Amino acid sequence: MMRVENLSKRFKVDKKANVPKDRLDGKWFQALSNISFDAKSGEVIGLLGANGAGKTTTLRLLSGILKADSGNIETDLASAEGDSRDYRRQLGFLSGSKGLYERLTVRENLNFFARSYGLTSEQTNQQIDKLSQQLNLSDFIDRKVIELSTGMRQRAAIGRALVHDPQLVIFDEPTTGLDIVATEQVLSCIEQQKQAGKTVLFATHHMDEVQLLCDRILVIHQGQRNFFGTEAEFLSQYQADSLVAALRGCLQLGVAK
Ligand SMILES: Nc1ncnc2c1ncn2[C@@H]1O[C@H](COP(=O)(O)OP(=O)(O)OP(=O)(O)O)[C@@H](O)[C@H]1O
Repeated sequence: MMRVENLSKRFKVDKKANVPKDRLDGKWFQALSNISFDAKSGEVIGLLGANGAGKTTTLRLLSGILKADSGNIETDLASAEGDSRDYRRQLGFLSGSKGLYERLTVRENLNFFARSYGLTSEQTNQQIDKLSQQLNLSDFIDRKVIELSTGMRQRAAIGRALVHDPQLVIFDEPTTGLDIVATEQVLSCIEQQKQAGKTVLFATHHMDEVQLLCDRILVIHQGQRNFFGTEAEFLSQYQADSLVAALRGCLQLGVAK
């Protein structure tokens, strides 16, 4: 479970930065304003919004990488504000395919991160076997990360994010750079997290992923929450017959020609 209330974040920007003036206060750009939502165990929440809306900033605040200026993040896990080590132990965060040691193999990376989270060698081997199957890592698990393609790296990075079996899974555009087979594997891996009772939050631009996986949708527009609810509520609120149409309505983009 996670409850987020009135999360706000501003960034210091260069005078010449091309940012909307109505969100600028001196040197400060208001990236997020009063974002609130909740997520239950076994629930998948999809974050939608245009480029630069504030999805990554939201996910980075939830992961503890960034600190909010104001607002609360409550979970039934360790506090996001309190002992951050305990919180991180229960969090699996993926942002791009970063966070892997390039000169180690995928297996060595997974092994290293599992052990650093305190898994025993038996638990580590079990987790590596499970993730290798779920994400189809076996063809390249013993190759160095530096030698891998974008899609292989992305799957390895997802493995690294899940290796300690976290309760809260936060993925920023997890299928970026993946081919259709790898995309299906990642989506199925997210589904398995849900089935295992994990709370999953993920940002995406793919409406088919939302339709397939998400219990509720959070739409962020120019740093503000424009919608939070189920797909059916989203379609009904914007009198739309598809998620794309509802999103266009929500983002006030008008009708596609
Ligand atoms: N460290 C930073 N310093 C200054 N501005 C930032 C910083 N990080 C993000 N921003 C700004 O905050 C806004 C929200 O960015 P964010 O990365 O959260 O968007 P997003 O919704 O994830 O976009 P995308 O779909 O392109 O990934 C953008 O205007 C961005 O330029």
